[in-house]
Amino acid sequence: MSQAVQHLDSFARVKATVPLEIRQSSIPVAGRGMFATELISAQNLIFSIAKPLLCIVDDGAEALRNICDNCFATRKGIYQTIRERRLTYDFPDGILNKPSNLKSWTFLSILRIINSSDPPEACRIEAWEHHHRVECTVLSQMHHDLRGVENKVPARSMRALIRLMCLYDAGMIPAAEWEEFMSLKVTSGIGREKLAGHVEYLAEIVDYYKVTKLEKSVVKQLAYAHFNNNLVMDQPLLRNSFSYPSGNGCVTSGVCLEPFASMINHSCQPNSWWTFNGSEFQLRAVRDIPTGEELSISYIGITASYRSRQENIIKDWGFECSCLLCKEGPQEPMEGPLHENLLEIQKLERSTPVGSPLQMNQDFIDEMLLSGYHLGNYPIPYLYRQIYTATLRKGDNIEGLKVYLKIYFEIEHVVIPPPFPDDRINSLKKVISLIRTAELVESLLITEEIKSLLPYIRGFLSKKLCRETEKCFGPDTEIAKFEREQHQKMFGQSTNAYDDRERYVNDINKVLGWAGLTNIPEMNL
Ligand SMILES: C[S@@+](CC[C@H](N)C(=O)[O-])C[C@H]1O[C@@H](n2cnc3c(N)ncnc32)[C@H](O)[C@@H]1O
Repeated sequence: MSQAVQHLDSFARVKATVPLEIRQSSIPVAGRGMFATELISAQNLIFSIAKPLLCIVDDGAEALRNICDNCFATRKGIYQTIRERRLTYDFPDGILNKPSNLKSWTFLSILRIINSSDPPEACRIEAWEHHHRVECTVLSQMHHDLRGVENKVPARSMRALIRLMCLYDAGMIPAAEWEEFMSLKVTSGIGREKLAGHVEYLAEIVDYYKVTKLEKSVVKQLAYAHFNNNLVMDQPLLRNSFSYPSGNGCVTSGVCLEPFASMINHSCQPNSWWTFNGSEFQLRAVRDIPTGEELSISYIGITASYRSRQENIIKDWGFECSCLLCKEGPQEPMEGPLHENLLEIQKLERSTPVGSPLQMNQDFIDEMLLSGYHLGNYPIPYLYRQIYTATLRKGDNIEGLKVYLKIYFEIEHVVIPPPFPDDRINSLKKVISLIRTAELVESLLITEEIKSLLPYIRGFLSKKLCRETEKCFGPDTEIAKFEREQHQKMFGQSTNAYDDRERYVNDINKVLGWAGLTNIPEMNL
C-alpha cells in the first residue's frame, strides 16, 4: 500500500527549522509518525507553534485561576495580588531561607511567561459568548453532581472538550482544522476499556446540558481522541537566586490538544522533548537526530525501571511499549536474591516518605555493582538520589554536596535512559545551591582550602547555567532572561570574571577529589 506523506506546508501555524513529514511510523502498529528530512543537532529547536489549536489554562493551579486562556493574559486583580506577594517574599539569599510556600514559585513562573497586560474587555465578552458561559455552567453543576463519581472526568479535560465543541458550533473552527481534530487517533484496546466509563459520563453531561449540536458518537470520538493526544503544558520554574524548590523544575500551566504535535509517537528513550514558553509549544532535540529517523517523545516522562515503564504505558495509554530501549535495553534484576531485595527497597520507599535507610541503599548498590551492573543501571541512580535526600533531611549539607557531586558529574553521564537537557539544568541548579550552602556552613567536614575554591567554581557554574539554559530553551525565552538576570545580580556585570576554564578545571578536580570522585573525564566537568 502506498503511504500518503503529509508535508509541512499544510500546517501554516508550524514554524519548523527543518522540513518535516508525516507518514507511516517506523513502529509497527503505531499508525502515523513524524520524520525529519534533515539532520537536527542536539538541543536544537525542531519546531514551534505560537499558539496550539486548543490550550486550556489549568485552574487546578491556584496561580492560574484568573488567567484568560482565550488570549493567555493575566487579569489585573490577580496580577496585583501576586505582585504584592512577590514583594513580601522578595527572596532572601541562601537555601536556608527558602520560602516555604511552593505556590509562590508558580506565581513567579507563570507571571513571567504569560503576558501580564490586561486581556481586552472585548476578549472577555467574546469568550463568555462563545464558550465560557457553557463551560462555567457545566463545571459548576458537575461540582455538585454525585452521579458516577468514579467516572468523573478531570476538569481540564472537560473544559477542553466543551471548548472544542462550543467553538465548532459557533463556526469558529476552520474546516481544515476540524478535519485535523477528527482524524486524531482514538484510544484503542485496554486503554479504551479503561476510559469507557469516563467517556460515557462525559457524553451524558454534554447531552444533559445541551452543550453541542454534534452527534453523541462524535462527542465520544472527540473524547477518546483527547485522552489519546493531549499534552501537558509544562513551563520551566523560575527559582530563587540560590535555592530551588524540590520536584522536577517545571510547573504545569495547563493542557493542550495540538493535532500536529500529536503525530509524534512514544519512545522510552526519545530523541526529542517538548516544553512551553507561555503558550508557545516547542519541540527540541535531546541528541543529534540523523536524517530520516522518526521523531519521538516520552509520554510518561523519563522512567528508568523497565517494569514500571511497561506498566505505566499499558495503564495510561493502553498500548504495549516495544521501543528499542524496552526491547534491547538493560533491565533491573528480574529474579533471584537481587530482585527480592529490590522489591523490599521499593516497598520501603512506598511506606516511608523519608526514603529507605542509607546503609541499606549503599549495601544494595555495592551488591549490584559486584553482580556486573553499572552505575547507570536502575535502581542505582535512584538509590543515590534517595541517599542524597535522606542526607539533607539529617541536616548534613556537606555530605549532601558530596553525594550530589557524584550524581551530577558521574552518574547522570551514564544513566539509561539519559536525562533530558532540562533535567540536567535542574541538577546544575542544585549543585550551585549546595555549593553556596557549603560556603556559608561552619563545619569540620570541609577544609578551609576546599572552601576557598567554592566561590569561583560557583561563578563559573552559574555562567554555565546561563549558557545551558539558552541552549536548552532558546536565548529569548523568559527562563533564559531570568537566569541571565540572576547571574548578574549575584556576580555583577563583569562578564569575563568567570571564564577561566583552566582555573575551574583545576579547582573542581580538587573539590571532586575531596568528595571521593576521581577520574571524571574532563569533558564531563
Ligand atoms: C499521540 S498518538 C501518536 C500518533 C499516532 N501514531 C497516529 O497515527 O495518529 C498516540 C497513539 O499512537 C500509538 N503509539 C504511539 N507510540 C507508540 C509506540 N511506541 N508503540 C505503539 N503504539 C504507539 C498508540 O496508538 C497511541 O495511543
